[in-house]
Amino acid sequence: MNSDERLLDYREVTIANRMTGEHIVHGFTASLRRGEVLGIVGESGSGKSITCRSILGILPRGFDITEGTAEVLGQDLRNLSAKGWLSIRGVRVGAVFQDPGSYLNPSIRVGPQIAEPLRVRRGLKRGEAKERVLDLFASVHLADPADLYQRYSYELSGGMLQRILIAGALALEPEVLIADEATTALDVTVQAEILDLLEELKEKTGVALVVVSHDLAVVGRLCDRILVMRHGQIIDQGSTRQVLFEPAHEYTRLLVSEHQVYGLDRFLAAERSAG
Ligand SMILES: Nc1ncnc2c1ncn2[C@@H]1O[C@H](COP(=O)(O)OP(=O)(O)OP(=O)(O)O)[C@@H](O)[C@H]1O
Repeated sequence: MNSDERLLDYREVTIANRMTGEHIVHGFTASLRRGEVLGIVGESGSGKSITCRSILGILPRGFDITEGTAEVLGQDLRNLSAKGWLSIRGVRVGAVFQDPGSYLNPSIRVGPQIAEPLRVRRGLKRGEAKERVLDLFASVHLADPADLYQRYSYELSGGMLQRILIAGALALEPEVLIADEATTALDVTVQAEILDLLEELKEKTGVALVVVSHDLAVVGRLCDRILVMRHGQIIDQGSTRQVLFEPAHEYTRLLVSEHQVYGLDRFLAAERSAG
């Protein structure tokens, strides 16, 4: 694959609730190239998560892409078979969400849960999968991977759980990682650590990121480009610098000024002094 190739390519996409006829997302045009970090920001209900869910083929019941073209890794999502989705979701496109604890089964130790896809999808033997998980835990800077492997999710902090889920999302070496409000439930220090981790993993593995947040400071910290969504549409977009420091749209200016009240600068000191 060449570096110019679009990993995601959405053109004029409408996502509708077929039961009500409501257009949840409309006219959505965006792409993601190898190594890129794309931010999607907007208030609650603006359509960020539904857009991400369409990329993963996990739209709510009755929701569908009804207009436009939507391609992921060269595959047309509107005509993708169940088998096609199995080769993309969780394999070539990974994801982490808010509330990491809810994605792990509390009655099974965390290590084997992360090892399972390596056994099922990659055919690794139990011992090999465990070794790989211990390496993955180390790569997301979890101390004492062997001890952690045996723990249950309820014994661990939110930050540790999110590191574990990031390790799990990267286990099959996806080309794209979607982080949908992945730091929202964490306190600000842990948020910053997870953002640093995502940046480091991007540099190390080359994974392209889609970072979704209602928080401009989070997307500003990580992203090359930002899309601003409102009422299901992209209303503003540009480089991170443009969107944060020279916002074109009145609504973006409002978002920036609101965020300044509670600390747009908290992850951005370096960015601003560099400018
Ligand atoms: N499971 C669902 N069933 C019905 N409607 C839904 C469902 N999920 C989302 N919606 C609708 O889609 C719209 C967009 O929701 P979406 O979750 O994409 O917003 P968002 O920008 O990610 O906001 P938030 O940050 O609150 O998740 C919502 O206003 C809601 O009306």
